Amino acid sequence: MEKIIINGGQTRLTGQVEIEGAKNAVLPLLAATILPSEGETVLHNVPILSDVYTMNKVVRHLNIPLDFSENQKTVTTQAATEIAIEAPYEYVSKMRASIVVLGPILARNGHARVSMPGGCTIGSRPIDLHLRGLRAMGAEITQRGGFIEARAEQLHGAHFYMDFPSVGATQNILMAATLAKGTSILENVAREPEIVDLANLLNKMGADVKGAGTDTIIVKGVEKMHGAHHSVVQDRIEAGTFMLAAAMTQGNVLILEAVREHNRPLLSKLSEMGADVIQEEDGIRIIGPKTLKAVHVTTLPYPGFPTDIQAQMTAAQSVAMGESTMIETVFENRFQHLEEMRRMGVSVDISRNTAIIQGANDLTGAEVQSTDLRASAALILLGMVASGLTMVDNLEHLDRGYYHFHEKLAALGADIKRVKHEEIADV
Ligand SMILES: CC(=O)N[C@H]1[C@@H](OP(=O)(O)OP(=O)(O)OC[C@H]2O[C@@H](n3ccc(=O)[nH]c3=O)[C@H](O)[C@@H]2O)O[C@H](CO)[C@@H](O)[C@@H]1O
Ligand SMILES: C=C(OP(=O)(O)O)C(=O)O
Repeated sequence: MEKIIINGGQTRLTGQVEIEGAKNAVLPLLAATILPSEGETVLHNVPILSDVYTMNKVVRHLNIPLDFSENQKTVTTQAATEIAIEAPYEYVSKMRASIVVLGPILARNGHARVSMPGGCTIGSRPIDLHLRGLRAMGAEITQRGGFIEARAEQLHGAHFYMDFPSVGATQNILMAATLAKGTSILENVAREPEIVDLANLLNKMGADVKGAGTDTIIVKGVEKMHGAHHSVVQDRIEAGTFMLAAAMTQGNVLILEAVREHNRPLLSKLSEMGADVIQEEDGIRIIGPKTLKAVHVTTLPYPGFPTDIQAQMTAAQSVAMGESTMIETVFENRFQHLEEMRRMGVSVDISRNTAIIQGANDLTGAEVQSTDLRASAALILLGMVASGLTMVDNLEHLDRGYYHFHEKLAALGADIKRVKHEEIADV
């Protein structure tokens, strides 16, 4: 067991930082490797994250040979003629995103058995939209013994309107539609860059997908798909986390190859808070002001403000002068980090999905627990500004989505280290 220890209060981040491939893109891309019936698929720019190892296990469990070269940051899979039908509880319970194998297994095999993912700390996270989309394509779905069992001799194209633009449901239904007979028209779908990345890989594999990135995707089913090469899109959430870190610490950091289009709402809020946002040839530079200004933020599906940057933004709001608000509209239980931040002196009133934060400049370090992935990053950001020592526990959450987070912050000038619990007395 390890903790991250930050000696905060004086941190001023400077330099440049490289961003990994996106966790939320690579997981569905790995699920897409189930679809080809011939050839090799090579994914480049794969982030080294615990979630990637879990998804690799799911893919291997389906009898698809998979090699992860951490040095090269590539995953290579060989199309299998016969794949297994089951994604077991052991893996799906660890990582909700593994539910996106349901559509591809069903499309390839006509039969899939996937453990139900259950809820998680940020909300209940049902999968009704995934199942409704697959049913619209002719799947018969039953739920028994903690498993979802789906059958369809041959999926057919469907016209499906999604009540809410769910990211995972869009990915599941889109992948199933690639091998369905006929055309599918999917309306009110998610528009995230990770959806576009998935559609790009599917088209390289021989699928016929149009409209990804808009609210309507049209898929003409094809008979079979083949392997392809693809580089994972940059992680806009990791990029956004470093942008906020720079803004909060009066820093001057170049976020290499950051894509303005993918982070428009965050960049707009950073400007409103008084940070300089400068587009340079090789990335986006963020220069933090002496004092951040308070802002009002509401999370929304893309292209709105991402819920995955909500926690990190509340860390910035906690040190911004004046009263800020955060309204979380995507997940019903995503404010647990604020309870931990109170331990560092943050003044916040929470009522249902709204947090009202009074910014302060006298926060102090404390021992805190990360309650989920983005909470862990948010607590570390706040720890760099709060004076004294902050110790962040439960790092398994951080490792799901950030590669070498503390090393990258240390290289930018943060006084931060990761230590084993038994070494803490020596710090
Ligand atoms: C691996 C991955 O890419 N994870 C991201 C993905 O999660 P995920 O794909 O799980 O998120 P969704 O877009 O599906 O969920 C958004 C909202 O829709 C609800 N919902 C979803 C599906 C469904 O069938 N029924 C239903 O009601 C959820 O409970 C939630 O309130 O998008 C989220 C929203 O941007 C991000 O926070 C996650 O980081
Ligand atoms: C909530 C997140 O991920 P997941 O959907 O994998 O839990 C996230 O990336 O912030």
